[in-house]
Amino acid sequence: MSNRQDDPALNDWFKTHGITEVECLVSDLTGILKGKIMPANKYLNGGRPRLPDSIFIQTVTGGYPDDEDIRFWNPAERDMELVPDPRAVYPVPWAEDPTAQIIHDCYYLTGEPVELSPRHVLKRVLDLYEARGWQAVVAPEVEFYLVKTNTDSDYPLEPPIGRSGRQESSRQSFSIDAVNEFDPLFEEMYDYCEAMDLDLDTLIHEEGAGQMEVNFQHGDPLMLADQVVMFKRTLRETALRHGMYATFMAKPMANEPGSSMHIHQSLLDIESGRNLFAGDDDQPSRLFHHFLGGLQQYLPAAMLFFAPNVNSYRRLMRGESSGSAPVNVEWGLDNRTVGLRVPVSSPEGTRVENRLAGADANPYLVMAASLACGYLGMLSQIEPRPPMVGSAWSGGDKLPDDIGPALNRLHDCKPLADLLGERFTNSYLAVKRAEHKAYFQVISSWEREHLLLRV
Ligand SMILES: NC(=O)CC[C@H](N)C(=O)O
Repeated sequence: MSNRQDDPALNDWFKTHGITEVECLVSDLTGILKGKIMPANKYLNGGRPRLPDSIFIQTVTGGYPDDEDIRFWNPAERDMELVPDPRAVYPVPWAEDPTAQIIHDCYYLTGEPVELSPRHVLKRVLDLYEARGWQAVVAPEVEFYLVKTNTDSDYPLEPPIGRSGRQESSRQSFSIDAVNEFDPLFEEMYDYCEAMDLDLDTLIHEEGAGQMEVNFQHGDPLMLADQVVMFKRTLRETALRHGMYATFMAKPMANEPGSSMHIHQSLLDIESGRNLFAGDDDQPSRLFHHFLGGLQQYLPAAMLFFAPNVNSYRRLMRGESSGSAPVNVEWGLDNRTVGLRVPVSSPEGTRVENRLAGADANPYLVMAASLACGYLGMLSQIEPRPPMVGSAWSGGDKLPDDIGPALNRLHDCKPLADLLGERFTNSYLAVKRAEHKAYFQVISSWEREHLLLRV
């Protein structure tokens, strides 16, 4: 465990930025940031923030799973200590008092890491790569919607009003002027991201009304998962300051496409820095094919990490408003109708884009699960099916199309549970089962409309 008092760099950074307060952050299983605020001087003088480990098994509704196993192993909450990662220290650019936001790892007071922490799960997978001399590289792309503020959950969301005073009424795919409608918001977003050193690459208007996408520069998965959670927080805050909501729901509006979190993945040899997915003769390597084979075999079982909410599966339904959301795990060269797109690139740029995840997913778990599936493929030398040419919408190996089947698939996949951690996987399943149950207990207006007086 690192000792903050021995970290002169952190002390210096606090001094340079005149930090007076610290937000100590941890992502829970659902991707929600939990944490504590502390005075900076107390933090630097050995004040070690603590939280109970039960924060990890909270559902998005704030409740806990009614699950015997979880009650059994967690009869009382265990305290854990939050240890900062010096690579995940950011200023809070919108705070009035100079404030730091720091992502932490969690350790029990006895010293062992808390295996329920999604950041720990990703580190666990990355360690397996490192042990083989491999460094995984990722580049996330995150879509989101700007919408009018809305405090009535029974009322559908509406596209936002831009600088011109007009509401985005139809899809403005790729229109620069439509992005400019929100210039003041995006300028502030870029300023904040720059202050935080978030490596944003491009911003583009996506297919939906008020839907945008940002791309991140490629790099280390742990750092990029940190950046995605920080970005989501930053954008939500920026939008609020401009009188709008930014939402990362997978399918916020029935008649508009959903929002994804695509992850480009490649593999470096740690020693030489060479891309191991590039083979001889300008062809992708055997290892690349085995990585693809692993994704094809295991992604359906890992779907609960890519589509973690009931709402996530609405994004993946075929139809008018589905945009280019994938419905299978076929692969193809520059083919956007498959779950696994291999972009056209130079040999050094050989990579696969996993297009399954929604923007609502937890980036630590998306990266951990995707890399775990590829790892299993490389270990067992799994051959992928032949690539798809042309539209794959109606064919291919189907993915779970609802949260119930996704829960069952993960529950039945021992190799993934072994890789990600058994206690973690069981807790994740329990949390997601509890959310599914809570959702199922709500009687919707659709049911009242169509069933009340008819059946
Ligand atoms: N840029 C795209 O390919 C669109 C992706 C689509 N919005 C999805 O949800 O998957």
